[in-house]
Amino acid sequence: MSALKVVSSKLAAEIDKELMGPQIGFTLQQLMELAGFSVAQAVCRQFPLSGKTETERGKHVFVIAGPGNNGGDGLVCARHLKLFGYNPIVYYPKRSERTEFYKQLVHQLNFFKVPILSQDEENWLEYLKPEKTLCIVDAIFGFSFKPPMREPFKSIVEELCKLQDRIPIVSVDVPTGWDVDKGPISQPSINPAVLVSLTVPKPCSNHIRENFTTHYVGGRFIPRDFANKYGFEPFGYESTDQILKL
Ligand SMILES: NC(=O)C1=CN([C@@H]2O[C@H](COP(=O)(O)OP(=O)(O)OC[C@H]3O[C@@H](n4cnc5c(N)ncnc54)[C@H](OP(=O)(O)O)[C@@H]3O)[C@@H](O)[C@H]2O)[C@H](O)CC1
Ligand SMILES: [K+]
Repeated sequence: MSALKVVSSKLAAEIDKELMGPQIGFTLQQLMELAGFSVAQAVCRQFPLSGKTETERGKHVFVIAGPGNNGGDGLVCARHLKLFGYNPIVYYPKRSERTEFYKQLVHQLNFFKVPILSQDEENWLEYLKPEKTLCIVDAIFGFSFKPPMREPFKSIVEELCKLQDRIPIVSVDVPTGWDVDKGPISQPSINPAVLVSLTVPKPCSNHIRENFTTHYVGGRFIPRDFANKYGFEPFGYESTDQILKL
Protein backbone atom coordinates (compact mmCIF):
# COMPACT_ATOMS: atom_id res chain seq x y z
CA MET A 1 0.00 0.00 0.00
CA SER A 2 1.26 3.47 -0.86
CA ALA A 3 1.03 6.43 1.50
CA LEU A 4 -0.66 8.54 -1.13
CA LYS A 5 -2.70 11.54 -0.09
CA VAL A 6 -6.33 10.71 -0.70
CA VAL A 7 -9.67 12.36 -0.04
CA SER A 8 -12.85 10.53 1.00
CA SER A 9 -15.86 10.29 -1.29
CA LYS A 10 -17.62 12.81 0.96
CA LEU A 11 -14.81 15.33 0.61
CA ALA A 12 -14.52 14.67 -3.14
CA ALA A 13 -18.21 15.53 -3.51
CA GLU A 14 -17.68 18.69 -1.41
CA ILE A 15 -14.73 19.72 -3.62
CA ASP A 16 -16.90 19.27 -6.71
CA LYS A 17 -19.71 21.24 -5.12
CA GLU A 18 -17.46 24.15 -4.24
CA LEU A 19 -15.79 24.18 -7.68
CA MET A 20 -19.24 24.40 -9.24
CA GLY A 21 -20.67 26.72 -6.59
CA PRO A 22 -21.42 30.44 -6.94
CA GLN A 23 -17.99 31.59 -5.67
CA ILE A 24 -15.85 29.68 -8.18
CA GLY A 25 -18.39 29.08 -10.89
CA PHE A 26 -17.04 26.21 -12.95
CA THR A 27 -19.74 24.43 -14.91
CA LEU A 28 -20.03 20.65 -14.88
CA GLN A 29 -19.40 20.71 -18.63
CA GLN A 30 -16.05 22.45 -18.17
CA LEU A 31 -14.83 20.02 -15.51
CA MET A 32 -16.05 17.02 -17.44
CA GLU A 33 -14.28 18.19 -20.58
CA LEU A 34 -11.00 18.45 -18.66
CA ALA A 35 -11.61 15.13 -16.92
CA GLY A 36 -12.32 13.26 -20.16
CA PHE A 37 -9.39 14.99 -21.86
CA SER A 38 -7.10 13.75 -19.04
CA VAL A 39 -8.30 10.19 -19.42
CA ALA A 40 -7.70 10.31 -23.17
CA GLN A 41 -4.18 11.57 -22.48
CA ALA A 42 -3.58 8.71 -20.04
CA VAL A 43 -4.63 6.21 -22.73
CA CYS A 44 -2.14 7.84 -25.15
CA ARG A 45 0.65 7.74 -22.57
CA GLN A 46 0.00 4.12 -21.69
CA PHE A 47 -0.76 2.79 -25.18
CA PRO A 48 1.15 5.00 -27.63
CA LEU A 49 0.39 4.52 -31.31
CA SER A 50 3.78 5.64 -32.56
CA GLY A 51 5.80 2.79 -34.04
CA LYS A 52 2.80 0.47 -34.04
CA THR A 53 1.68 -1.62 -37.03
CA GLU A 54 -1.47 -0.80 -39.02
CA THR A 55 -3.27 -3.66 -37.26
CA GLU A 56 -2.30 -2.38 -33.83
CA ARG A 57 -3.32 1.15 -34.74
CA GLY A 58 -6.71 -0.05 -35.95
CA LYS A 59 -7.64 -1.70 -32.65
CA HIS A 60 -10.65 -0.34 -30.79
CA VAL A 61 -10.61 1.50 -27.52
CA PHE A 62 -13.86 0.20 -26.06
CA VAL A 63 -15.37 2.90 -23.86
CA ILE A 64 -18.18 1.79 -21.53
CA ALA A 65 -20.12 4.78 -20.21
CA GLY A 66 -22.38 4.61 -17.16
CA PRO A 67 -25.48 6.72 -16.44
CA GLY A 68 -23.82 9.50 -14.39
CA ASN A 69 -20.95 11.94 -14.67
CA ASN A 70 -18.33 9.18 -14.72
CA GLY A 71 -20.06 8.04 -17.91
CA GLY A 72 -19.94 11.63 -19.20
CA ASP A 73 -16.16 11.64 -18.68
CA GLY A 74 -16.06 8.50 -20.82
CA LEU A 75 -18.05 10.14 -23.64
CA VAL A 76 -15.69 13.12 -23.66
CA CYS A 77 -12.66 10.82 -23.53
CA ALA A 78 -13.88 8.91 -26.62
CA ARG A 79 -14.14 12.15 -28.63
CA HIS A 80 -10.58 13.20 -27.72
CA LEU A 81 -9.25 9.73 -28.47
CA LYS A 82 -10.69 9.98 -31.96
CA LEU A 83 -8.89 13.31 -32.43
CA PHE A 84 -5.68 11.71 -31.17
CA GLY A 85 -5.86 9.06 -33.94
CA TYR A 86 -7.38 6.19 -31.94
CA ASN A 87 -10.35 4.10 -32.92
CA PRO A 88 -12.85 4.43 -30.04
CA ILE A 89 -16.20 2.69 -29.90
CA VAL A 90 -18.72 3.54 -27.20
CA TYR A 91 -21.12 1.35 -25.30
CA TYR A 92 -23.63 3.53 -23.39
CA PRO A 93 -26.33 1.11 -22.20
CA LYS A 94 -28.31 3.43 -19.90
CA ARG A 95 -28.40 6.91 -21.37
CA SER A 96 -28.70 9.78 -18.96
CA GLU A 97 -31.86 11.85 -19.07
CA ARG A 98 -30.46 14.18 -16.40
CA THR A 99 -29.73 17.07 -18.72
CA GLU A 100 -29.70 18.00 -22.38
CA PHE A 101 -25.94 18.05 -22.10
CA TYR A 102 -25.61 14.25 -22.27
CA LYS A 103 -27.55 14.21 -25.53
CA GLN A 104 -25.18 16.88 -26.83
CA LEU A 105 -22.17 14.72 -25.95
CA VAL A 106 -23.77 11.91 -27.97
CA HIS A 107 -24.38 14.27 -30.92
CA GLN A 108 -20.72 15.28 -30.78
CA LEU A 109 -19.66 11.63 -30.95
CA ASN A 110 -21.89 11.21 -34.02
CA PHE A 111 -20.27 14.32 -35.51
CA PHE A 112 -16.85 12.70 -35.01
CA LYS A 113 -18.16 9.41 -36.43
CA VAL A 114 -17.43 7.54 -33.23
CA PRO A 115 -19.66 4.45 -33.27
CA ILE A 116 -22.06 4.17 -30.34
CA LEU A 117 -23.60 0.77 -29.79
CA SER A 118 -27.35 0.77 -29.40
CA GLN A 119 -28.66 0.67 -25.86
CA ASP A 120 -29.96 -2.89 -26.10
CA GLU A 121 -26.93 -4.21 -28.00
CA GLU A 122 -26.75 -7.91 -27.20
CA ASN A 123 -23.50 -8.56 -29.04
CA TRP A 124 -21.33 -5.98 -27.26
CA LEU A 125 -18.90 -8.72 -26.21
CA GLU A 126 -18.14 -9.31 -29.89
CA TYR A 127 -16.19 -6.05 -29.83
CA LEU A 128 -14.05 -7.22 -26.93
CA LYS A 129 -11.44 -9.51 -28.42
CA PRO A 130 -7.73 -9.16 -27.55
CA GLU A 131 -6.88 -9.12 -31.28
CA LYS A 132 -9.39 -6.30 -31.89
CA THR A 133 -9.27 -4.24 -28.69
CA LEU A 134 -6.41 -2.07 -27.44
CA CYS A 135 -7.98 -1.40 -24.06
CA ILE A 136 -11.30 -0.90 -22.30
CA VAL A 137 -12.14 2.44 -20.70
CA ASP A 138 -14.21 1.78 -17.59
CA ALA A 139 -16.33 4.93 -17.21
CA ILE A 140 -19.29 3.13 -15.63
CA PHE A 141 -19.34 4.44 -12.05
CA GLY A 142 -17.19 6.88 -10.12
CA PHE A 143 -17.43 8.26 -6.61
CA SER A 144 -21.24 8.15 -6.33
CA PHE A 145 -21.59 4.38 -6.81
CA LYS A 146 -23.39 2.67 -3.94
CA PRO A 147 -23.24 -1.14 -3.81
CA PRO A 148 -24.85 -3.56 -4.56
CA MET A 149 -24.65 -3.07 -8.32
CA ARG A 150 -27.84 -3.26 -10.33
CA GLU A 151 -28.37 -4.60 -13.84
CA PRO A 152 -27.38 -4.21 -16.61
CA PHE A 153 -24.07 -3.13 -15.08
CA LYS A 154 -23.74 -6.17 -12.82
CA SER A 155 -23.54 -8.53 -15.81
CA ILE A 156 -21.31 -6.14 -17.76
CA VAL A 157 -18.79 -5.93 -14.90
CA GLU A 158 -18.82 -9.72 -14.48
CA GLU A 159 -17.87 -10.06 -18.15
CA LEU A 160 -15.14 -7.43 -17.80
CA CYS A 161 -13.67 -9.34 -14.86
CA LYS A 162 -13.41 -12.46 -17.04
CA LEU A 163 -11.63 -10.51 -19.78
CA GLN A 164 -9.28 -8.29 -17.81
CA ASP A 165 -6.28 -10.64 -17.92
CA ARG A 166 -6.34 -10.40 -21.71
CA ILE A 167 -7.51 -6.84 -22.35
CA PRO A 168 -6.23 -4.00 -20.13
CA ILE A 169 -8.83 -1.89 -18.35
CA VAL A 170 -8.41 1.86 -17.81
CA SER A 171 -10.65 2.92 -14.93
CA VAL A 172 -11.88 6.48 -14.65
CA ASP A 173 -11.60 7.88 -11.11
CA VAL A 174 -12.78 4.71 -9.31
CA PRO A 175 -12.66 1.10 -10.59
CA THR A 176 -16.31 0.23 -11.17
CA GLY A 177 -17.75 -1.95 -8.44
CA TRP A 178 -15.21 -0.83 -5.87
CA ASP A 179 -16.39 1.05 -2.83
CA VAL A 180 -14.87 4.50 -3.25
CA ASP A 181 -13.55 4.48 0.31
CA LYS A 182 -13.02 0.77 1.06
CA GLY A 183 -11.87 -0.54 -2.34
CA PRO A 184 -12.83 -3.94 -3.84
CA ILE A 185 -15.54 -5.13 -1.45
CA SER A 186 -17.10 -7.87 -3.57
CA GLN A 187 -15.84 -10.57 -5.91
CA PRO A 188 -15.23 -10.74 -8.79
CA SER A 189 -13.81 -7.23 -8.96
CA ILE A 190 -12.15 -5.16 -11.63
CA ASN A 191 -8.38 -4.88 -11.37
CA PRO A 192 -7.53 -2.06 -13.71
CA ALA A 193 -4.23 -1.93 -15.60
CA VAL A 194 -4.56 1.86 -15.35
CA LEU A 195 -6.38 4.07 -12.86
CA VAL A 196 -6.89 7.75 -13.62
CA SER A 197 -7.86 9.52 -10.39
CA LEU A 198 -9.57 12.84 -11.02
CA THR A 199 -8.61 15.97 -9.06
CA VAL A 200 -7.19 13.89 -6.21
CA PRO A 201 -7.07 10.11 -5.54
CA LYS A 202 -9.88 8.59 -3.52
CA PRO A 203 -9.12 6.15 -0.63
CA CYS A 204 -9.88 3.10 -2.81
CA SER A 205 -6.74 3.87 -4.83
CA ASN A 206 -4.70 2.61 -1.88
CA HIS A 207 -5.97 -0.86 -2.84
CA ILE A 208 -4.63 -0.99 -6.39
CA ARG A 209 -2.04 -3.68 -7.05
CA GLU A 210 1.30 -1.90 -6.94
CA ASN A 211 3.04 -3.91 -9.65
CA PHE A 212 -0.03 -4.23 -11.85
CA THR A 213 -1.87 -0.91 -11.96
CA THR A 214 -0.34 2.27 -13.34
CA HIS A 215 -1.81 5.18 -11.43
CA TYR A 216 -2.26 8.62 -12.92
CA VAL A 217 -3.90 11.70 -11.51
CA GLY A 218 -5.75 13.97 -13.96
CA GLY A 219 -8.34 16.73 -13.90
CA ARG A 220 -5.88 19.56 -13.59
CA PHE A 221 -8.19 22.31 -12.48
CA ILE A 222 -7.36 23.56 -9.00
CA PRO A 223 -4.88 26.10 -7.66
CA ARG A 224 -2.51 25.49 -4.74
CA ASP A 225 -4.48 27.33 -2.02
CA PHE A 226 -7.64 25.41 -2.87
CA ALA A 227 -5.79 22.05 -2.67
CA ASN A 228 -4.22 23.08 0.65
CA LYS A 229 -7.62 24.04 2.05
CA TYR A 230 -8.74 20.44 1.45
CA GLY A 231 -5.55 19.05 3.03
CA PHE A 232 -3.40 18.07 0.08
CA GLU A 233 -0.57 19.49 -1.99
CA PRO A 234 -1.18 20.18 -5.67
CA PHE A 235 0.32 17.61 -8.02
CA GLY A 236 3.50 18.36 -9.94
CA TYR A 237 2.09 18.30 -13.47
CA GLU A 238 4.70 19.03 -16.09
CA SER A 239 4.38 21.57 -18.83
CA THR A 240 0.97 21.31 -20.55
CA ASP A 241 0.32 17.74 -19.32
CA GLN A 242 -3.18 16.98 -18.06
CA ILE A 243 -1.99 13.84 -16.25
CA LEU A 244 0.76 12.91 -13.85
CA LYS A 245 1.98 9.37 -13.23
CA LEU A 246 2.03 8.77 -9.47
N1 LIG B 1 -13.99 17.17 -9.92
C1 LIG B 1 -13.96 16.00 -10.46
O1 LIG B 1 -13.15 15.20 -10.08
C2 LIG B 1 -14.94 15.67 -11.50
C3 LIG B 1 -15.40 14.40 -11.63
N2 LIG B 1 -16.37 14.04 -12.45
C4 LIG B 1 -16.76 12.66 -12.57
O2 LIG B 1 -17.99 12.50 -11.94
C5 LIG B 1 -17.98 11.29 -11.18
C6 LIG B 1 -19.07 11.32 -10.17
O3 LIG B 1 -20.24 11.50 -10.90
P1 LIG B 1 -21.72 11.24 -10.32
O4 LIG B 1 -22.69 11.57 -11.38
O5 LIG B 1 -21.84 11.92 -9.01
O6 LIG B 1 -21.72 9.71 -10.03
P2 LIG B 1 -21.33 8.36 -10.80
O7 LIG B 1 -21.12 8.62 -12.23
O8 LIG B 1 -20.25 7.74 -9.99
O9 LIG B 1 -22.59 7.46 -10.57
C7 LIG B 1 -23.93 7.96 -10.52
C8 LIG B 1 -24.85 7.10 -11.34
O10 LIG B 1 -24.65 5.74 -10.99
C9 LIG B 1 -25.90 5.15 -10.63
N3 LIG B 1 -25.64 4.15 -9.59
C10 LIG B 1 -25.12 4.34 -8.37
N4 LIG B 1 -25.02 3.20 -7.71
C11 LIG B 1 -25.53 2.23 -8.51
C12 LIG B 1 -25.75 0.82 -8.39
N5 LIG B 1 -25.44 0.18 -7.27
N6 LIG B 1 -26.26 0.13 -9.44
C13 LIG B 1 -26.62 0.76 -10.57
N7 LIG B 1 -26.48 2.13 -10.76
C14 LIG B 1 -25.94 2.84 -9.73
C15 LIG B 1 -26.75 6.28 -10.17
O11 LIG B 1 -28.09 5.92 -10.36
P3 LIG B 1 -29.19 6.29 -9.21
O12 LIG B 1 -30.45 5.74 -9.78
O13 LIG B 1 -28.72 5.57 -7.97
O14 LIG B 1 -29.12 7.76 -9.08
C16 LIG B 1 -26.30 7.42 -11.08
O15 LIG B 1 -26.98 7.36 -12.32
C17 LIG B 1 -16.57 11.25 -10.66
O16 LIG B 1 -16.21 9.98 -10.18
C18 LIG B 1 -15.81 11.68 -11.90
O17 LIG B 1 -15.61 10.58 -12.76
C19 LIG B 1 -17.11 15.00 -13.26
O18 LIG B 1 -16.78 14.83 -14.60
C20 LIG B 1 -16.84 16.45 -12.83
C21 LIG B 1 -15.43 16.71 -12.42
K1 LIG C 1 -15.02 3.96 -13.34
